[in-house]
Amino acid sequence: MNLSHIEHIGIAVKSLDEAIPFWENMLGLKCYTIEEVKEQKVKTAFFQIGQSKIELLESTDPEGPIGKFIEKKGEGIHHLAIAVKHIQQNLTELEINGVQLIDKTPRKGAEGLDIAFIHPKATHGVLLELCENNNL
Ligand SMILES: C[C@H](C(=O)O)C(=O)SCCNC(=O)CCNC(=O)[C@H](O)C(C)(C)COP(=O)(O)OP(=O)(O)OC[C@H]1O[C@@H](n2cnc3c(N)ncnc32)[C@H](O)[C@@H]1OP(=O)(O)O
Ligand SMILES: [Co+2]
Repeated sequence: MNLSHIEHIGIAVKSLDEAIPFWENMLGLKCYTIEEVKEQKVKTAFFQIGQSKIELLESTDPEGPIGKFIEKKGEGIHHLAIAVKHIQQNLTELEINGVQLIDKTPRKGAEGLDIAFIHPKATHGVLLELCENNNL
């Protein structure tokens, strides 16, 4: 596995409009992009913080993963994303080692990154997202 750094922390929020002011006005961060990712039924807002990012996620569909998460657990940390090189190699290695994958092949995530999720059951309770960044 070639993990590079924490790409972002995904935080589920009911409303980006309500959550963004806290991160900007109280913490002094700057939301540099808002992007809808239709396949994931989310609208995302990103803030750079050092080498990592904060990703706020608002559901665009009650049946989507974020809608379901908030319904069950409320707002809060949803996933941890790690930047990797050669995402498919990493997924194949994990699968060979019997790790339960949500995505056996990557999907398109925000900012044009190839992403794949590892099931929380395999990670002792953390939804893990791999994000490919071959510029590492
Ligand atoms: C685009 C952007 C990007 O970065 O590019 C994104 O991040 S998109 C981010 C949004 N997209 C995603 O999250 C896609 C991947 N997520 C999924 O496929 C699904 O949400 C899932 C498989 C994690 C959970 O599916 P589900 O809601 O139908 O299943 P359940 O609700 O029954 O949950 C099954 C078990 O996983 C646990 N569980 C569910 N969600 C989480 C979570 N976020 N973190 C930790 N544990 C979790 C539940 O507590 C339950 O445990 P127990 O059985 O013990 O109660
Ligand atoms: Co994410």
